[in-house]
Amino acid sequence: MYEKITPPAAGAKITFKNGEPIVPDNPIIPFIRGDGTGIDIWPATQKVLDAAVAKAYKGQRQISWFKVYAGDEACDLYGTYQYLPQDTLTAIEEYGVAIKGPLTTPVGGGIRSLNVALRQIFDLYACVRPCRYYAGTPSPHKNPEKLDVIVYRENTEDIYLGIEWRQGSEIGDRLIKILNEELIPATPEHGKKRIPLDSGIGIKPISKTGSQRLVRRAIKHALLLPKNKQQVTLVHKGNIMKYTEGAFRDWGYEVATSEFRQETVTERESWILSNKEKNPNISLEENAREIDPGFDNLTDEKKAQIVKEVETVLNTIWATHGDGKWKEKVLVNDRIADSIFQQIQTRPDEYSILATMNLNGDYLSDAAAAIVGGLGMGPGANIGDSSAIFEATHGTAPKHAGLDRINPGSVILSGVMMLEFMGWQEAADLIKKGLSDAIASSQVTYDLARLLEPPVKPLKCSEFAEAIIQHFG
Ligand SMILES: NC(=O)C1=CN([C@@H]2O[C@H](COP(=O)(O)OP(=O)(O)OC[C@H]3O[C@@H](n4cnc5c(N)ncnc54)[C@H](OP(=O)(O)O)[C@@H]3O)[C@@H](O)[C@H]2O)C=CC1
Ligand SMILES: O=C(O)CCC(=O)C(=O)O
Ligand SMILES: [Mg+2]
Repeated sequence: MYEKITPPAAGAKITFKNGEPIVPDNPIIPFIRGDGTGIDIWPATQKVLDAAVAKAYKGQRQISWFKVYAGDEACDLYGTYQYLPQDTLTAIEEYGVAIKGPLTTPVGGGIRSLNVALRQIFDLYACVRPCRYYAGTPSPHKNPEKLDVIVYRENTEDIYLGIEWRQGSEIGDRLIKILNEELIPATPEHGKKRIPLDSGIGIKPISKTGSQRLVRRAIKHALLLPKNKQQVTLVHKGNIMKYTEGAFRDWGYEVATSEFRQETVTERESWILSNKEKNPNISLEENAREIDPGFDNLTDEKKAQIVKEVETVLNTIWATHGDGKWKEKVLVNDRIADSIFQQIQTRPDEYSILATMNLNGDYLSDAAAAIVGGLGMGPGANIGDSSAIFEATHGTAPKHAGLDRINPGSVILSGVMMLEFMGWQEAADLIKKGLSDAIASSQVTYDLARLLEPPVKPLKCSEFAEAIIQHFG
């Protein structure tokens, strides 16, 4: 079955039923060490995860690690350009849950991202990246503790599908010609627009299926959060990209108001309902004016549309959501992408789950991680219906590779997410406690040490892992 690797002799498979993992006490878990700083981070992570499981379950439970290869390490073992060997894919498919360090992707040319390939091959459609603050972590922000968000990033499509043509390539030029001479002129709304002839061309597909399964998962997650965090914000640039990002927003609302009608309220619905609660005799038109400040300047047709919207909301959900009942539901709202980057800084405590497409989610998860202490504190999970791969938000940070200095916190916290996904909460809690207490006592790696006032001597990557274990208690 495998060409160059052998699964551990002891251990059993994690299987999936209805999207949920069924976990034996001795699961075999494939891991990819990763390129660059993976060489430092992975051993630190494995040590912490093993120590937590041993302490929490006293030998009743244990992970059987299965080393699999990707990136530079894979080329060393399997040969030139063997960046993602079949052995690795077979192992992840077989064992269902895996964890990985970062893998290098060259800019401009060369191989396409192995990280993205893994997400697409296993249809890991939800990239879940929580950004929360651990007390004592230095941050460039005054109140980093106010940010507690989970970026829910669609993980398989958008421009990450990687369908693009280089400037000057034969097919790229043909495509531009067809677009300029046939398809754009056949679309009146595009008027006289033309694509510059010396363009590279990339395709941005955003599907209804892909958008809705992501939002569905985000809403289900929101339902498990404490009441004050039960909110999903659809993040999009739908004012500009109307039929991709704008459609994502509309499809998201459609999932909320059809599949989760009893559990959700949209922001506009909440305004309509609360206007009526404040003034039970408010007319439909007055209610419409309140929810749309520019109402009086709209065309009659637009005004009629908004009045109709108010009427429909009151007719369909007043009984189930009115009289304040909507306050108990998951609030679904939307924000334009550029605005959310300032909102998480200026109004961090107003947000919870940020559901968005691939590129926005990539940018947003680095930005949110920076607020709570940087990329050393940004964990993540790529989740599908029949497998999951856990990995940090950051990349290979090559200038720090092999120096035993990088912060392993984000891969360790990705391991915590993996333990929680497996239902091994006791081990996950031990690590969160150990990490919190280590940071609170200023035992931190260089990235956090440099921001602390007064400065402290940084721990090495391996020493930070030891400090976490010491603080298990
Ligand atoms: N999922 C994956 O495997 C990903 C892979 N990549 C790939 O990684 C490579 C390098 O990308 P690059 O743009 O440099 O981004 P990186 O995220 O690798 O690093 C950028 C900077 O972020 C900080 N940083 C990153 N990781 C940590 C950490 N664990 N602890 C503390 N600080 C950290 C460092 O800042 P400072 O030096 O200021 O301390 C580092 O120089 C590229 O090939 C890219 O494609 C990128 C993202 C995700
Ligand atoms: O795959 C890569 O090299 C980069 C991916 C990335 O930045 C991410 O997933 O956050
Ligand atoms: Mg990224």
